[in-house]
Amino acid sequence: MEIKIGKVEKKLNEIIEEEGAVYLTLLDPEEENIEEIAENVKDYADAIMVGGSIGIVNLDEAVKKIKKITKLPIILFPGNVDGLSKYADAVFYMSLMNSANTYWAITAPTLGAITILKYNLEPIPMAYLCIEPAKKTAVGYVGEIREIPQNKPKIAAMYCLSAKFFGMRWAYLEAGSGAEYPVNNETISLSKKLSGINIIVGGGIRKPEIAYEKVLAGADAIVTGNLLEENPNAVEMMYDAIKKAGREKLKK
Ligand SMILES: CC(C)=CCC/C(C)=C/CC/C(C)=C/CC/C(C)=C/COP(=O)(O)OP(=O)(O)O
Ligand SMILES: O=P(O)(O)OC[C@@H](O)CO
Ligand SMILES: [Mg+2]
Repeated sequence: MEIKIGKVEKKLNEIIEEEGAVYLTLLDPEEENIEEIAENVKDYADAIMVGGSIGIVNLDEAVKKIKKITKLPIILFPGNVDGLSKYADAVFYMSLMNSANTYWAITAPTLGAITILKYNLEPIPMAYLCIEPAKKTAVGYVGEIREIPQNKPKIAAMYCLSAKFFGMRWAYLEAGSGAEYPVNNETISLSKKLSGINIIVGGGIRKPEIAYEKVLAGADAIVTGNLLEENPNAVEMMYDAIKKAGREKLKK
């Protein structure tokens, strides 16, 4: 069977090729003012991720609300098998490769596979790697992680290479939502260099200059979540920094 890359992933790849980096904004389906946040990000994000680690209810409603506001692709970012909605466009089909529990590494995605097929969601194959300080965040607790240390960039990079050998086209270096500090530049650049797959970086990115240096280090995508809940106006500055770094990276 031929493996086809779907519409959403193709679009992200085109943006990476033309602009050097994509900006993904994460919306928590539990957020009360989800419409307001969607309204704020719609002119800047390249796609909207929807997901949460704990307590997913009314996911369908949340996705429908966002769909009414924008035509941007909605990519599900499931914290478990209940993180799927037929109203979204795509799903990060993810394995938490550095979980100590096989449930998060393979069972949860396997249990979700048939639903993804039935809902006609585009699966985007992704390694989800939880890096220090993710242990102190919700995903670290729920996902029972064996935390990847930041002072050993080679470990994260090896996971990215492994992901590539497994056929995954994306790896997400996650410091955890609300992380005290983001994934360091060395980890990002070595992961990109060794694997060559698309590298997403998120968790604890609150300043445009930080997003800028992560893109120059090798990130193909930057995710912000909490920032948009705390400071909706930050999205424009984030966008500018990510795209500026993207253009500079393309010139190199
Ligand atoms: C592919 C399918 C169907 C399932 C995969 C399920 C896996 C592997 C989940 C990994 C473990 C996990 C709990 C991931 C959560 C990722 C996520 C949606 C994070 C969003 O951030 P929150 O942790 O909710 O942030 P806040 O604490 O800021 O709300
Ligand atoms: O909320 P923040 O810290 O931006 O993190 C976003 C994302 O990496 C969480 O999965
Ligand atoms: Mg959440």
